[in-house]
Amino acid sequence: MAREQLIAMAYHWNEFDDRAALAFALSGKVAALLARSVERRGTALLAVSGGTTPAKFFAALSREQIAWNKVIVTLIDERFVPASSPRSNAGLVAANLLQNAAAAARFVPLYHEAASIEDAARADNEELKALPWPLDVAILGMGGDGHTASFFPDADTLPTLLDPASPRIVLPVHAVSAGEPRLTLSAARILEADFVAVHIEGAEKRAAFDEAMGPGPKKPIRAVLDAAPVPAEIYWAP
Ligand SMILES: O=C(O)[C@H](O)[C@@H](O)[C@H](O)[C@H](O)COP(=O)(O)O
Repeated sequence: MAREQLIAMAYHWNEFDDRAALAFALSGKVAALLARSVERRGTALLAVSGGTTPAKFFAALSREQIAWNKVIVTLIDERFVPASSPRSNAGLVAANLLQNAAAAARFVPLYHEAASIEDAARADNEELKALPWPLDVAILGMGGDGHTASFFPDADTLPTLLDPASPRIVLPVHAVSAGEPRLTLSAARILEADFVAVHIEGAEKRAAFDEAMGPGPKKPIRAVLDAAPVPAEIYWAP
């Protein structure tokens, strides 16, 4: 199979005229998948990313009429800050997703007050074991450096974070480019998801994605997409 075809197997591209149209489409898709899982197994497990991109999508998803009281929401990753911090992904999710109909969902945060990020990750690992794995839906973002989740190119344990055979649920991350230490789901748990979407917006992110898919050094987003058992769905708007 030609390299282009092999690369093409790694993802499916979904392009929208504008960010509102993307939010409408992605929220409808995610709501349908969550509703299907609730019908099949009585619950649904969703993991979302933070950052600045997801707010419109979160707002649209919060208004979807599904059995949110059967849905568990957690994070793909989190900065080592309390929910009160403006840097907190839990705070972003509380303010934008856990509103309207989605306010009935159960939210499981990643941040724990702990002496170290390693202690917090260990506490997470124990607490999150009780969730109904595997993920039904994983919503990833991507940074301009090609990171996704908290798999930063300069993370000191990047191979461990990306190990598709990892038994870990949550791992600690130290990366200078990340700012504060991070807590992240392992790539292994993300790649088990029934549906993996990468939500990116704007020309710069598209260029960064195309570069990451190119012949250059393999960036974390490429490592994740290449390891995905099912092609990930890329959602992009200008
Ligand atoms: O904690 C985070 O920041 C996210 O989980 C991270 O992986 C994010 O998806 C990218 O950094 C893109 O962030 P923007 O949406 O702000 O560009």
